[in-house]
Amino acid sequence: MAINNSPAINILHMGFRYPGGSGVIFSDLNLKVAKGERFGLFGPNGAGKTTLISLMTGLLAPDKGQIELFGHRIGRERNLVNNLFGFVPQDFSFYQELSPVENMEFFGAWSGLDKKTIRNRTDELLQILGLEEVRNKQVQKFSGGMKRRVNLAIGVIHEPEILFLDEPTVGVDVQTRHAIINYLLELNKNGTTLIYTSHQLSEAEGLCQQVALIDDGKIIAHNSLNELLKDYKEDSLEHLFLNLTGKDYRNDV
Ligand SMILES: Nc1ncnc2c1ncn2[C@@H]1O[C@H](COP(=O)(O)OP(=O)(O)OP(=O)(O)O)[C@@H](O)[C@H]1O
Repeated sequence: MAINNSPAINILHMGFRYPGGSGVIFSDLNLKVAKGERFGLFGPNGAGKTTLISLMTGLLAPDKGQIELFGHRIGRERNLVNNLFGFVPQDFSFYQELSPVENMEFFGAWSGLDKKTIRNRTDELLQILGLEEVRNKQVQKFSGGMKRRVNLAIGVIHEPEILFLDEPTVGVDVQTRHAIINYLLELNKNGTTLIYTSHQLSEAEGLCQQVALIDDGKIIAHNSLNELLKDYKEDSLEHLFLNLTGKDYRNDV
């Protein structure tokens, strides 16, 4: 069994730079996320959030140190780790010319699910995420909010133990935001660990118990949201964010 009592994520002395990139992104990063947490990673543009999620999901490989999911080392134990996590990326990751059902069939099979499980999960998820009526329509004709919900359905089809979400509600209306956040809270109630990043800080306050702020590749604060607000005498995540990361624009390339 791949699940055990190890942390959902354990990053140890991790270093990374993009090949040919202008500088080091991470030099000695350590981070632990417990199983069942709702963890939010926040920081200004270019701070390294997407890069860190790409490292945690094995899309990028660290230059030094290691990253473990439930005690299994990413890279070394790829086959064990692959089905443990789901990923909802910032950019849409489905086939636009296919319908939601066809996309779910494709990604479900890719995760190793049998046809009956794919059918059941598809029915369940399309119903929960309000896509039942359009289940057989081409996704490319969908609105941005509908596409976000398809992106989420695909990321959870295999019922992952841990779900990575890179700005899952960008550009959606209030109804879709509520549907997505409520669904994520429900998933977490049933045991799924959530790793979430967003610039929607008021939304994040309702979702995340644990918060890390990252700037210039360094974790500058990490604790429960309540403790951080108390420690820094701030009344919102947005004020805490400005307090710790300043008010300057970030234009790094
Ligand atoms: N493929 C790449 N090659 C070289 N450098 C990159 C690449 N992708 C990102 N970077 C650089 O790495 C740094 C971190 O970028 P990253 O996208 O991880 O930040 P982010 O916190 O997710 O930002 P945003 O909030 O804008 O999405 C930036 O300086 C960026 O320019």
